[in-house]
Amino acid sequence: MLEISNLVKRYGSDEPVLKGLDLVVEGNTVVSVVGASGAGKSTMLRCINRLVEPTSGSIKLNGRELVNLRGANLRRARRTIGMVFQGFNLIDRLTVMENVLAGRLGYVSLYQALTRKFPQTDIDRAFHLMDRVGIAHYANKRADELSGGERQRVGVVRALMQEPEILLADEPTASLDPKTSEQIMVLLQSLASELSLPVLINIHNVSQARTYTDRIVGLRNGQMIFDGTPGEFNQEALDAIYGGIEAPDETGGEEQQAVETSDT
Ligand SMILES: Nc1ncnc2c1ncn2[C@@H]1O[C@H](COP(=O)(O)OP(=O)(O)OP(=O)(O)O)[C@@H](O)[C@H]1O
Repeated sequence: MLEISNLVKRYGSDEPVLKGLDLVVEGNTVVSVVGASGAGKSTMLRCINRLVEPTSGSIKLNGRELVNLRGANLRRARRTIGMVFQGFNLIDRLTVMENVLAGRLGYVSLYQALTRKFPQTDIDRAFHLMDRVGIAHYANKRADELSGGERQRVGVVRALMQEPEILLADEPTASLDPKTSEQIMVLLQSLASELSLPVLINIHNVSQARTYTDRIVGLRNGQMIFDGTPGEFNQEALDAIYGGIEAPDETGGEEQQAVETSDT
């Protein structure tokens, strides 16, 4: 279970970007986080895995406080948090298998990592997961020979190799075509349920959030102004989250479509 309470993030002396967020995510729920550009979605996700240092507040994962962890304790905590990125963050010149095994770097010794002597159990797990997401036959291909959707599957498997207690995805479908995006959303949804994993997804595509996630959290100016099911995510919620804000070009159409269909 993820428990965020009164999370505040201020960059320098600017106005806080997150203004006292509270959020609890339990079990295998898939939660989407929506909001206009600059609302604080990435900052929230990055506070959870401590890529961004929270200014104050508490973030607990399965009862363990993540804020203020340092050194080895922080590294141990980080490996329980899987992260999937918009740009995949793969190492292009390495094979799919090598990229996937990078998910085990927090668990093996430096010697094992440098000599690429991963335990057989890691390799078995890698094949099992690659098979599950349909990329096992690409194990020895270079990462840069794959399509965007295949690359994102590698990113998902790498995150799962960590045996995470939660999966965070920052715009995981924003670089993909609509059909591939939907396949990745379906994949995240089914993995959450198969692995009993809570998944938190930052997403601009409101219609995908409504279709593929169990719960939608809406941020505006660093405050949570909506928290409900896709069925509850109506015109009023959309107006509250996006009203008076120009939608980004690449998603405006989708958001408009969601506005138009929200009451149907
Ligand atoms: N490292 C940083 N230093 C200073 N300000 C930052 C930094 N990172 C983000 N911000 C500011 O924090 C605010 C929230 O940014 P954030 O990236 O969290 O929003 P977002 O909702 O994820 O936006 P987007 O959908 O465009 O990714 C923005 O005003 C941004 O300029």
